[in-house]
Amino acid sequence: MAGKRLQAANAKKSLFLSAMKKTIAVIYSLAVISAVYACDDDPTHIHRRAPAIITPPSRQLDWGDINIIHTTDTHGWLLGHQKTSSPEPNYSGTFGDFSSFVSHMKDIADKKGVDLLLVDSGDLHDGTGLTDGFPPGGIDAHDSNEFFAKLPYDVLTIGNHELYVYNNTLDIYNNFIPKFNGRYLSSNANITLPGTSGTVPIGNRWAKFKTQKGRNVTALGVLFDFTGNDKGTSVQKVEDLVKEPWFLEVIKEEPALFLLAGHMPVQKDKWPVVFNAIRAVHPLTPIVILGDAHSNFLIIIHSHLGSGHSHIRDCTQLDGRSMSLQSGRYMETVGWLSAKLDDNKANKNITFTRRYLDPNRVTYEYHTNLTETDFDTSIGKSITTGLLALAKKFNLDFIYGTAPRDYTLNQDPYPSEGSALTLFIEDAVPYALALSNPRNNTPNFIIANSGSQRFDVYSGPFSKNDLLTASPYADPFFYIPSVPLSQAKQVLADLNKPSTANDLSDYGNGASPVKAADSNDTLGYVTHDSCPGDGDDTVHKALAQYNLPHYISSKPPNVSEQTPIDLVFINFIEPRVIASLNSIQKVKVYSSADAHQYSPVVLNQALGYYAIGHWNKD
Ligand SMILES: O=c1ccn([C@@H]2O[C@H](COP(=O)(O)O)[C@@H](O)[C@H]2O)c(=O)[nH]1
Repeated sequence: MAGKRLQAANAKKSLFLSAMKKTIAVIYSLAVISAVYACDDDPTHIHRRAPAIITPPSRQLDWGDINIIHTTDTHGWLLGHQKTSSPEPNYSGTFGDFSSFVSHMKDIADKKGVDLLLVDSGDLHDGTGLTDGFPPGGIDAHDSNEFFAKLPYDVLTIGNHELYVYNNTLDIYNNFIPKFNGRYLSSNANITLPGTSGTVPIGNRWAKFKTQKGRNVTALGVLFDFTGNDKGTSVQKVEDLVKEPWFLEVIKEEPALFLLAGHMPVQKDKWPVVFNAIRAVHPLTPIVILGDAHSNFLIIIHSHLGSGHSHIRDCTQLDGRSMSLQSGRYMETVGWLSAKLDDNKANKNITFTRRYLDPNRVTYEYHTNLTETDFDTSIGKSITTGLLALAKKFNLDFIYGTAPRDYTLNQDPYPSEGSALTLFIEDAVPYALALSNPRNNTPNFIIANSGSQRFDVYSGPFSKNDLLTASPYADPFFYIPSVPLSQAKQVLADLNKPSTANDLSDYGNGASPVKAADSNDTLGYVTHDSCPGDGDDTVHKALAQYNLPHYISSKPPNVSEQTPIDLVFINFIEPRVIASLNSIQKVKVYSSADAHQYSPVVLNQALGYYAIGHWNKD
């Protein structure tokens, strides 16, 4: 299915771009739309627009014997969040700034005589123009990964977004993983290499290494039971992984620390399976788990392709000698974990701390005790200028129109005028799919998975980067003709039905509680996790959060319930749509053969066409 998607997307991408170029009259410069930009005449000179109000951290970090800086779900946000609407400036640090921060923190660790490790839990693909804005024939995240690889990561692991498209997996196998000298871990994810029939681990199954201070670490990289992976890749179930003879052999020897990096939420998932397997052999050895925050939906998704957008800050402890941390998403959080180790002789609690840092220069300078004049390292600056050059090469400042207001995924209810999902499915998609479409005379009902949209749209110039940030997937639209409108509507209802006891969506209950906070606080994350004390590094007032349905639809056409219409959907959700159609009626057994391509327009073009048509007026 991914092959079908990729082919359709590539064939139409150049057509789309040339149409765009003819239509757009006004091109803004990066300086107009971005808080960080390079000089036109000197691309190595970084400019920053007057900084927005950024609240500094509330207190110093607690250091231990072993300390960890953690990133996860970066999804291409390597130039940080550059919009000025609150809370975006909280996350405005670039990956170059982050690199300078890491380098200074390593110096501090050296001076303190302690260890500092840098760990990433995966999902580097899909999410901004830097990953998805590549020209036809390119590979998602190939160029942005070059910058990621400039940081001194001690351990990295694979995410599900590295497995949706085989060519992306092959690219990281060939070009990214070799840069990490055996520290990119995929304990339960394999690839079949071209021209071969067997499978091999994508990265290393495990790593055993000594820290700067001579501590032995055994590291694993575990992916949740993901089943949406492309052909040519495979994921072993976590329960089976821990029975593998190699796994049992690797965990036999006792290290100073087990470091379990993984793309799996720290709560309500399979970490206890791995944890218990290790505890059965080593009842007292410290175990650190560094996870990512997929919602329950995503675990269900692969039978129920709903929204997976719940990458949040979280922490739990499976026992007193272990801590599990998940450090948000989209470079909105840098995680910090520290542990004061003991001799592992008695079952006493280890002193762990965790902190969720807002990744911006104020935070970075605060914790390194540096200022604007001495913070930047030369490698940090070169990463930022390199990323800006990549943005320019990918033409990410290309403007489709001017968005009249903010549209958010979670801060406005769905449906509503301010909902990014409403904008997408009720306005943008119907408009874009109707462009020169021979099916225009037949009414349609369009269904999409809400997880297909990944970020807010902010008022002001709407650039190619903004388009790909909101809607990165190049999935085509398919349709099944002659479905009675009543059945099409039932399909939507059926898809949104809670599918298992784990499905905790309470969509329809309105906004989840917003914690009352000091009215002087800036907006941002307000975290409630299961670890002791307060985790947020900077105090904020919480943003409103509305629950979303898994699936969303266009407005039904104004025809009778029995009128045959075109049931249009994103190809990515075809198996679910067909299964649902077959469950709600018995007249016909539908199969993939009944679904046809509806339009040359693909998912990540819809908002662009809409902006040209509606937001490009004087
Ligand atoms: O081609 C695709 C691939 C994925 N999706 C949706 O994206 C999210 C992924 O969630 P994460 O938590 O970021 O892993 C999920 O909802 C998929 O359904 C897609 O729509 N199209």
